[in-house]
Amino acid sequence: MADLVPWVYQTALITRFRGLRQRDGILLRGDAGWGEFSPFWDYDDNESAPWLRSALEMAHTEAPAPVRSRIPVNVTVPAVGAQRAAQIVRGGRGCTTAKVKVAAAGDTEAAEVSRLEAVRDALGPGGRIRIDANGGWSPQVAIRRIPVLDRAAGGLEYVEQPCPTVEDLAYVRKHVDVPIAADESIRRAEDPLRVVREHAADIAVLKVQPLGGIRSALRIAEQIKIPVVVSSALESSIGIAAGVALAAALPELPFACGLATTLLFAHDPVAKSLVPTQGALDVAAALDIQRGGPTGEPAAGPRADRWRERLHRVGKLVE
Ligand SMILES: O=C(O)CCC(=O)C1=CC=C[C@@H](O)[C@@H]1C(=O)O
Ligand SMILES: [Mg+2]
Repeated sequence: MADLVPWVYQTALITRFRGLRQRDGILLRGDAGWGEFSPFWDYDDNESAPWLRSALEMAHTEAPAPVRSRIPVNVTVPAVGAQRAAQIVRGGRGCTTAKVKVAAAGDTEAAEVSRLEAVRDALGPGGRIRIDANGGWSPQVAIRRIPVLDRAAGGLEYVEQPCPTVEDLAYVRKHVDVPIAADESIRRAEDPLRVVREHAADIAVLKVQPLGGIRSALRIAEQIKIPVVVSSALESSIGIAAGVALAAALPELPFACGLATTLLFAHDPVAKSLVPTQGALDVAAALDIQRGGPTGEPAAGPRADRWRERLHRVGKLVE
């Protein structure tokens, strides 16, 4: 760890997301470029260890050889009002897929319906819409709500993590026609392959940091035997570059990835932010950003101290 150059960033989010108004993390420079270590603050040190392994892999190892040069991505729509949702989709830089958050604290069925109607309106009939409930529904609510939202959206591509447990996902999957994607049941699980054994998901959402890096995520993708969607953990362009490198190395990539989230950052700590053009991210641009690192001034003060202390503690767990 001593050979790494740590650089703390901190930014406001342009829209509240996952209950957060700001995002922060620590960037680490090694001999192969920069890695990002940014577990959310509700992750304890043990759960943060794979995030650090991922950052160290990026800092020390060249990314695997890409098999594609562009990664189609979705625009991410937080749990906002209908007008704002439409505005976000229209500002989505050519993304023809939208991922819409539902089941947020205080969200109602009526609010979700009007959010989805607005997203369909802004996206047009050819666009794809997926929703993410972050485990916010009981199986009973999910089974009632999903067909309603499917109609409001004019067809859903899939619903991500409707309920918290693998058992509930399997149960809901038997009772609705919309495909089920697993996210938390993979990234926060002891055994990420359990969702497949329990027939609980049609699609696997893979995030590089929580899964311990690109190579570890590639191994899971190979073993999981269902289609994979690479998604962000709400990182700066440096962390997103790792997601792009994973998506670029996967043998199959049938869906748009959830990697357009730098659009939610008020300030991305790099010279040129990794944002979609014509609905896709450029793999070569991502790797340039990962090698180039941050610009401007690193964050200082108590928040930066907390990051350095966290890095030190978690570092002891991954040595
Ligand atoms: O997938 C996307 O479009 C963006 C990433 C995204 O939604 C998430 C990033 C980070 C934390 C999560 O709460 C959230 C998700 O659940 O997928
Ligand atoms: Mg999710």
